[in-house]
Amino acid sequence: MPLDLDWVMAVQANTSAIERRAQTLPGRRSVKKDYQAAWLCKAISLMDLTTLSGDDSEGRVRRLCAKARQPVAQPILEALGMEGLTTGAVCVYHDMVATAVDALQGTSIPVAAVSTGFPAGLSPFHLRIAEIGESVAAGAQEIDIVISRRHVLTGNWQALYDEMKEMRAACGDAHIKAILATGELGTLRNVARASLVCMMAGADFIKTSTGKEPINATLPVTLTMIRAIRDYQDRTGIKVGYKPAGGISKAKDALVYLSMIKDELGDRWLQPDLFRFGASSLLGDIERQLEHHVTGAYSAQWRHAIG
Ligand SMILES: O=C[C@H](O)COP(=O)(O)O
Repeated sequence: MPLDLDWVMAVQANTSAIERRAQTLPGRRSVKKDYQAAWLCKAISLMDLTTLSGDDSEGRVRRLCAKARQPVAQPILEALGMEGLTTGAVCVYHDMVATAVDALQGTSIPVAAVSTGFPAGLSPFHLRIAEIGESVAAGAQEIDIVISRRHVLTGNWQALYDEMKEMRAACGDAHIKAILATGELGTLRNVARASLVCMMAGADFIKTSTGKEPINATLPVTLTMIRAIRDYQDRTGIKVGYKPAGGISKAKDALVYLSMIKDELGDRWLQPDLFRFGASSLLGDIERQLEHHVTGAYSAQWRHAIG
């Protein structure tokens, strides 16, 4: 849709109310204990399993893809009735896309590539656009772009819209996630406005962070962005996805995020085409929790069986 500056400028964010609400969330009994294992398996299916390090190698990416294909030990999956569970995607730098595509052959797990000069997004614009095309040509089905934060900080919404629109076009059929780097945007009002402008310009997802900022995914930012997504859908009928990324490493945190999504956006957003976790270490903690859940259940049966 065209840039609607009146709508953008009318957007406010009640920071204190958002922060008060966010403080109540971790303490809520988000998910009944009995269902936690099911929700943790849901979290795995919604995860962009990520490695974004300067020392990434083909071997590391192949090991990551093996985990994406088999995120939890087979006996645990069988005990949970979750055979065939995989992650939502694998997320890597451009140079690792071909390796990931090869390692995921025979699965439906897409490869996401961070792009456009990730994480700073300050390389020459024509090269940022070219990088998108290179990653799509290498087999990436999802492109995680970074926006120019200065356009938000200076209120240059037309420039942000134009850049996002051109990146959207360069993706072709690939899905585009707009990384706002919210930790560098100053205020929640800027986060809300940048979210809206990127959605107007065609973003399929809006994503909190690169994971490289000092502050990455937070609950107040999440509330701000998912409410922008809800408002956008209410006014346009268009559903945009949400990806919190950076610093989400504990299973209990994933459950809080999922309950927020359920409360604020509804079950439709609990699907991989509308929600993803961007995470490199979250899977490890979820796997430990699931192993404990299954082992604990067995030991209860064993105790019962032997009287
Ligand atoms: O989605 C991309 C992020 O870099 C993942 O951040 P993390 O390593 O803190 O999980």
